[in-house]
Amino acid sequence: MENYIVETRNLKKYYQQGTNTVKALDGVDFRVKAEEFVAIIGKSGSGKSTLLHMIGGLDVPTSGSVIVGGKNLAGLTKEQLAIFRRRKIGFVFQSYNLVQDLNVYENIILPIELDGKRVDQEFVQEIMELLQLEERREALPSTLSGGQQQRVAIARALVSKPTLILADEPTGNLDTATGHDVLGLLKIVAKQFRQTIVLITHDNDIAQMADRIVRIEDGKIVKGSEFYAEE
Ligand SMILES: Nc1ncnc2c1ncn2[C@@H]1O[C@H](COP(=O)(O)OP(=O)(O)OP(=O)(O)O)[C@@H](O)[C@H]1O
Repeated sequence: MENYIVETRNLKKYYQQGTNTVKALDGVDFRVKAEEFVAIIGKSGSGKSTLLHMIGGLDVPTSGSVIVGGKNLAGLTKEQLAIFRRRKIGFVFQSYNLVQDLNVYENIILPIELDGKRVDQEFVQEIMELLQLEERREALPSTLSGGQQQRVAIARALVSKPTLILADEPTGNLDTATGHDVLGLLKIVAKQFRQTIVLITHDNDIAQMADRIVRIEDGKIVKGSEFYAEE
């Protein structure tokens, strides 16, 4: 049987808005193989962020299951879920969410320090070099360009050596050329460390950088899910 790093089964997420039920996800069977780079595309409000949040254990489904790295997230307590997120998932969002009074290096190692773990200096060095941040090691976020700030956010997401990187519009605040550069670097780093990427984008060119594109419409996958249908 194929080993999937992510597997959702008949995943549903409904939101109640007054008397209206919003079906943000309406029966999603989504599978991602280890080391794959999958782009999720679709119109605003189609359910992309909701799907990513379910996979990352940031929110709970109405029904159906989410299995990440062989673990059914429904079986985890709140504390176990927090540890799962911290150790297994690297989140990258559109906003960089850097701590303004910490420098580049300090921002990158922050998750390790918060987890009370020893910093693998050699690994941090390697990530910083790959993401071309070495020269800005001591710089504060406010002195960096958008692309540099997002590269710091990516380095921070990678520092705990997550198996899965979940990125929600990571290039949304960047100009096209910078967005491509940043994504190109993310792709190289993920290959190097054998990580899996699930990325949401509105940008078709960015989506083309992925191994596979999945389109979501009205809470359902309409293209891409058939990819593994025969397995
Ligand atoms: N907390 C919530 N409460 C109520 N409705 C919500 C909530 N979160 C999302 N929704 C609704 O669920 C649907 C899917 O939202 P979602 O954010 O997943 O879409 P999206 O494809 O990521 O959109 P965008 O590209 O604009 O970020 C939308 O109709 C949205 O209004």
